[in-house]
Amino acid sequence: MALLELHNLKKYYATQKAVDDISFSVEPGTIFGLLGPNGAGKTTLLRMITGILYPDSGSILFKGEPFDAMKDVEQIGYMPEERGLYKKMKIGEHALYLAQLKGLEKNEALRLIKEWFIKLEMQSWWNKKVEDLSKGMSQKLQFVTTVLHDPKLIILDEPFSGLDPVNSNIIKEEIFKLAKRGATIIFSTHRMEQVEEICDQIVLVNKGQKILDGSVKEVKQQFKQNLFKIGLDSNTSLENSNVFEVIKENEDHSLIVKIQQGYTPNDVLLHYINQNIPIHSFQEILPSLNEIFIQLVEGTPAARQFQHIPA
Ligand SMILES: Nc1ncnc2c1ncn2[C@@H]1O[C@H](COP(=O)(O)OP(=O)(O)OP(=O)(O)O)[C@@H](O)[C@H]1O
Repeated sequence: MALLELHNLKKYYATQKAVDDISFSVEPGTIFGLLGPNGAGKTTLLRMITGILYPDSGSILFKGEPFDAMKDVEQIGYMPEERGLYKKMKIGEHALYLAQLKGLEKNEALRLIKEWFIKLEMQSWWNKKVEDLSKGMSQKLQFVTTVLHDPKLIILDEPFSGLDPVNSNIIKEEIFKLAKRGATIIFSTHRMEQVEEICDQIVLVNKGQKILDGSVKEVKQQFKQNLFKIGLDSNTSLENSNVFEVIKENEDHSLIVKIQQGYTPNDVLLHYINQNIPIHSFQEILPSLNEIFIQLVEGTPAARQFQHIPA
């Protein structure tokens, strides 16, 4: 049974269709990526899933039952993109305050906070004030306060924003560990490359509508273009054949080829083997989520936001 099901959710702000008839479900134990450009409707969706906003129409089921914010909220940890911390409070006190709001008893909360502070190398911050934290430090504090009560569903809105590569990796590892221990994680971002590394399942939204969903693997397979990278000797002459078209010749003498309709990778290999040309490597090139997204919304402002030249 899905942990979370969204059925035909709609949310308008005046005439702005922020979420326009979106449905999807999230299976337990998955790391689920909610993707889309700025203004796509991700935060509005998350606010409905966490009970901060009511949908104008549609329904949300949590563990198969209609979602009840008052009852279910203890099983949810939500890290919003914006900072939701009290600036004048000390870090340790703040973490304790939020943990108790989530229903943890004081001694248990203190024990867990200490454990997490050690794990994330935050022990020395206990008596610092929130206002003295950098953006990345407060992001770490928000992460700890989100996961401390061991929620079943963890919702992270742009969790890596403001974090340097070392801290991003620390948080990423913790996300993997939480999922391994059985938590379900919804991870919202406009940074597609992060999702490829982290998520099992994705939903892509644009202008309030779902434009794609599935596992990262399925989605990439669906959009693949029969491109392969072949590593050859430096003195191999370049040629097309009826089996493939050479799309690009790289400086390292590898080729990017597109296999023609009706042929298979084995036909490409046979082409070289029959001519006694050594092959050093042979690898399928799958599109990145960024490229898939651009393909889907080509020509729109959202596509331009993601346009880049693949390496
Ligand atoms: N309180 C509001 N009043 C009016 N319009 C809003 C409000 N909040 C969001 N919107 C609009 O709804 C749409 C969806 O916004 P939302 O914040 O959900 O997008 P998002 O995908 O989270 O974007 P980002 O990646 O920039 O955070 C946008 O067009 C936004 O301008």
